[in-house]
Parts: sequence; C-alpha cells; structure tokens
Amino acid sequence: MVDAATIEKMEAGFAKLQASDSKSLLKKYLTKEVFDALKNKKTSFGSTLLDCIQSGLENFDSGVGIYAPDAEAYTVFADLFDPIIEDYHNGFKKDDKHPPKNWGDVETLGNLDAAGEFIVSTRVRCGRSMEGYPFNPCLTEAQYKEMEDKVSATLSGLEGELKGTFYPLTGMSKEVQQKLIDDHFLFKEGDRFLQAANACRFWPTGRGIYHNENKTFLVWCNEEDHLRLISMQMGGDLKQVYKRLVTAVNDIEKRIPFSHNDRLGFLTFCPTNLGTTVRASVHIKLPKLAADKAKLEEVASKYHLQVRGTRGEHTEAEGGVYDISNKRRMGLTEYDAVKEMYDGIAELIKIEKSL
Ligand SMILES: Nc1ncnc2c1ncn2[C@@H]1O[C@H](COP(=O)(O)OP(=O)(O)OP(=O)(O)O)[C@@H](O)[C@H]1O
Ligand SMILES: NC(=[NH2+])NCCC[C@H](N)C(=O)O
Repeated sequence: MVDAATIEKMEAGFAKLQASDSKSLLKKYLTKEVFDALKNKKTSFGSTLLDCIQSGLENFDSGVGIYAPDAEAYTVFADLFDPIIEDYHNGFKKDDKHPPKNWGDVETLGNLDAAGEFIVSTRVRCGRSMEGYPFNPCLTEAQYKEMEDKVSATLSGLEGELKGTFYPLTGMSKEVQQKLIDDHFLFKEGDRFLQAANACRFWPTGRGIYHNENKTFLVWCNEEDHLRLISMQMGGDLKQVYKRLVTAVNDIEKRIPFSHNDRLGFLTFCPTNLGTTVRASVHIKLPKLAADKAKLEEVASKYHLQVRGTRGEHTEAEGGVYDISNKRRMGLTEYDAVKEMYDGIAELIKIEKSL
C-alpha cells in the first residue's frame, strides 16, 4: 500500500494538473480512471505513481511530464506509460515489440551539406543504462561513486580516435564547466524537469564527462541516463559522425553490460528515449523557412522531425540556429532513426533553396 501522505500529495497534484492548461502528454493520458487504478501501486524499489509524474505535476510546460524511477515502473504503471509511448513514438502500441538493434550500413549515409551553406554541426547520441542499477531517483550516493569508477575505468581502455580523458564534475571549475556547456559539449546544470523528478540527488557526485582530444566523441555519466554516448563535429557529415558512434558503442558494450528489454529496447529514464535511444540532430540555419516558426515546426513534423533551440531542449534559437532531430526512437532500427533525420533534413534544405 502507498502511504496516506503520498496519496494526498498525488490527489492534490492531479487536481491542479487537471485544472491547468498544460499541453503535456501526462495531462492528456492521466485520466481519473488511470489515476485511480495506479495510485496504490508500487514497484519493488518502492516507487509510486507520484515518483513517475511529479516532474509533470510541477512543470505544466512539460511536453511529456513523466519518467520511470526504475525499469519496473514501465510495467507496473503501463496503463499510463503505454499510451504516452504510443503518442510520442508514432503509434508504438502496447503489444508492439521494438526491433533488435541494427546500425545498418553506415556507408549509405553521406554529407547533408557538402557546400557548408546551412548546417553548422551534426551530432548523434544514444543513451544506455547499466545492468544492475536503477535509474537516478533510486540510486544511492555509494552507487553513483561506484558507477563513475566503472565508467571512467572502462573508458580509459578506449583507443585510437576514441582515446580520451574522464573529467568528474566534482572539482571541475565553474569556468571550465560553463565553457563546455556553451560549446554544446556538456549537459546543463539545474534542469528543473530532472530536479522535480528527483533525478539530481547527490549532485555533482558520480556525474562527469569523458571526451577525446578533438571533442568529437563524448560520454556523459549519470546526468539523465547512466550513460549518454555522443559523436559530434562541425559541418554536415552525418556518415562520419554516425560511423564514429557505432564504432564506440560496439566497443563499449563489450565492456559494460547494458539494460535491454524485449519489448521496449534499451531502457532509459524517460519514455521518449526508449528503444534505439538515438537522437540524430543538426544545428542548422534555414532563414527563409524559419521566418515563420510555426511553418518550420509544421514542415519538420511532416518528416517526423523535432525542432529545438540552440542550447537544446527547452531553449530558444539564437542567431537563427535550430537543433532539428528525429523525434521517434522506438519501433524502428537505429539506422532507420538516423535515416529519418537524414531524409527529412535533405527535404528541409530543398524547401529552403526553393523559397
Ligand atoms: N547538432 C548539434 N550540434 C551541436 N550541438 C548540438 C547538436 N545537437 C544538440 N547539441 C547540443 O547538445 C546539448 C544537449 O542538448 P539536449 O539536452 O537538447 O539533447 P540531448 O543531449 O540529446 O538529450 P535530451 O534529449 O535528453 O535533452 C546542447 O548543448 C545542444 O545544443
Ligand atoms: N530529455 C528528455 N527526456 N526530454 C523529454 C522530456 C523532457 C521533460 N520531462 C518534458 O516533458 O518536457
């Protein structure tokens, strides 16, 4: 049973959300019926419905508003997660199965902007959770330290282009940290969506960043997910960026076992990242198309793309630079997720040229 104080908090938050003008998927799918069916449930980690929804209850401007405090939450609270997953990932239904991992033929991708007219930079990232550990809200301080040690030791074995250094957030100067954030290499600090989800406990313990010398291959440790593996570089050469990521993931997964589920694919803290966990993005200037932001959003969504601001999610575009990426990550292969971005961006550039 869930204790009375937690139920009371949930009831109050639910009533406020219902009365709000929130556009979140949480508001859309947390009906009274679903709420009543789930409010007394708990995972074996002791996570309740409140742990899943508190970020969306505190942040009405959430697009989604829900996180899984531990992997079991996806099944215990499936009545809420399933319709949100279906909505976000283009119709991935509750009896659908995510396909097996398939990076495809890397050589079939190319440079999206060889003349360097539109694309500032290209990035592909994926997320991974380490087997044997729950997600952020359930991790102890000792686990954070243990995970950081495992990650930094493992990454110190990487060679060639991927060879680099692990920098713990603990002890990093504010200037270095801010410069890494401004240059788009490091996660921001104090994300209110993650904070409300109870995902920033013991910060900065266990958090850190690994990167190679050129900062074209990076790993985030214990921010939103246990691991985020990132490949990025200036310009539009998606083939090179993707190839580097695939090489890195293939190498690292031999050294660290990752949590995978038959139906959901790779497991992540946020349901938007399940499945392939792949977000392939470009920083791009499309001045004519973007003159009308609503039009840009409309055209992008036609190609299943998502538009973000220059500093990432929940930020605005600066100097006309947008972050445009594949939106869905589930129900298709890694290759197809990246190809969706590749084809969509090629179309957007074609449209921009025609205006
Ligand atoms: N194509 C790109 N080129 C350069 N920087 C990028 C590109 N795409 C994203 N970034 C930068 O990556 C950082 C993280 O962005 P953001 O948090 O939106 O995405 P994410 O790391 O994919 O994770 P999440 O989707 O969980 O937020 C930001 O600094 C953002 O500007
Ligand atoms: N980084 C993410 N998981 N992004 C997706 C959702 C972020 C936030 N919870 C929202 O609903 O807007």
